[in-house]
Amino acid sequence: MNAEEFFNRLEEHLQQDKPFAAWHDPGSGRGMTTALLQDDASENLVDDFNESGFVFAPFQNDLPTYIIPQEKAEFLQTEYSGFIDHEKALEKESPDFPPEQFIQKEKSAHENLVQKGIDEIKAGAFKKVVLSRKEEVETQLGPLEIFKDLLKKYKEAFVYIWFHPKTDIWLGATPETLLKVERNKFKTMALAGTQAFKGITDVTWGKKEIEEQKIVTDFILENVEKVTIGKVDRSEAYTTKAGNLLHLRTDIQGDIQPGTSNLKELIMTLHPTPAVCGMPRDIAKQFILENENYDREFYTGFLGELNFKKETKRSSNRRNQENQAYASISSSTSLFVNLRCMKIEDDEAEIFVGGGITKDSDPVQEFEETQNKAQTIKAVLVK
Ligand SMILES: C=C(O[C@@H]1C=C(C(=O)O)C=C[C@H]1O)C(=O)O
Repeated sequence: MNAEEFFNRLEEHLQQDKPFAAWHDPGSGRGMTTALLQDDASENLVDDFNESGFVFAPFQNDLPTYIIPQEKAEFLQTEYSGFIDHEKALEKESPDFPPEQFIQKEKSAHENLVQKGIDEIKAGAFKKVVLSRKEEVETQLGPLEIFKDLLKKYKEAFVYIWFHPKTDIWLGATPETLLKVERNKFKTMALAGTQAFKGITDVTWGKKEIEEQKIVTDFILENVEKVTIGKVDRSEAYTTKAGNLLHLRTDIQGDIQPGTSNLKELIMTLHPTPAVCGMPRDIAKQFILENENYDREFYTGFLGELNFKKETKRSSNRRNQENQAYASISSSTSLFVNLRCMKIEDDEAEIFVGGGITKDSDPVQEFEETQNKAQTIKAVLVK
């Protein structure tokens, strides 16, 4: 399908108030932008993670996870190739907002929150907590225009738009995989620690960032054991680029025990990781819910393809079946953490940003980190 037709179909669906998701996964190797357009406006929720479709889960895993079921939706794909050079795009459009007095208010509120987190860590309540805030930005752009811009600018990220009448419109460009499962192989990553990208990726990391990322790696390694078989492999921690930022990342992979109930267990084991919540998980989560002073909703939740069925066609090279094509159906799961994201209501975008706090955090630097993260998203909101 050509790109114009594809985006027109999404626009039409949005006008009709019907749920849809569209996404581009750079790791899929398909180079395509995919969409699922639900046939009606019904609400479908995930029950046992046996379902197939595109899921959208909140930060709090006791709240409902939405799904656009594959069997109730139309599947569209386009080869959208409007990619342009990322750095140039960011240079060209560096919007200077919001106004100074707004920043001051946000700044002191966030710094106070971070200081409270540090005090609790020093008092021994927990080791790490991820604290976040929400910023409101006006935009004249339509959601699909924003989606196209995200696709152009963030070719290394999982870029998506999600709409459901119950959740409103969400968009994002996330660098973080929660979980990929194909047959009995799983892959995940520990992503944490942030610094601004200044032209080179060969950078050094401070003690605070090394420690905060190691907390995530250790948590994943200790907990996935319950649902995996054999040895779990891990890479060394390395620097990875995400838009105008650099992060520390460790890749983790292994084999999952056969049986679908293990998929649910693995997802629930991982979500939320200390990359977006904290360590120990429950105490950190409680602190977040009591102190952040706003509702994260789907920010730091997860989203993506669940048991997604794909048809792969292969030509047979057997002589007697020369002109036949074999079609086989495979199913895989590819979930991402909902970061660098926004929620759109009319002409207002709410941007969600946070960072990991440890005993060595500095509130002023932590606020700057959230500003840098917000910039990734703001860059597409104004023309
Ligand atoms: C919480 C966010 O990002 C997470 C926190 C990071 C950090 O604290 O350095 C880095 C990557 C993500 O795991 C966010 O982008 O809002």
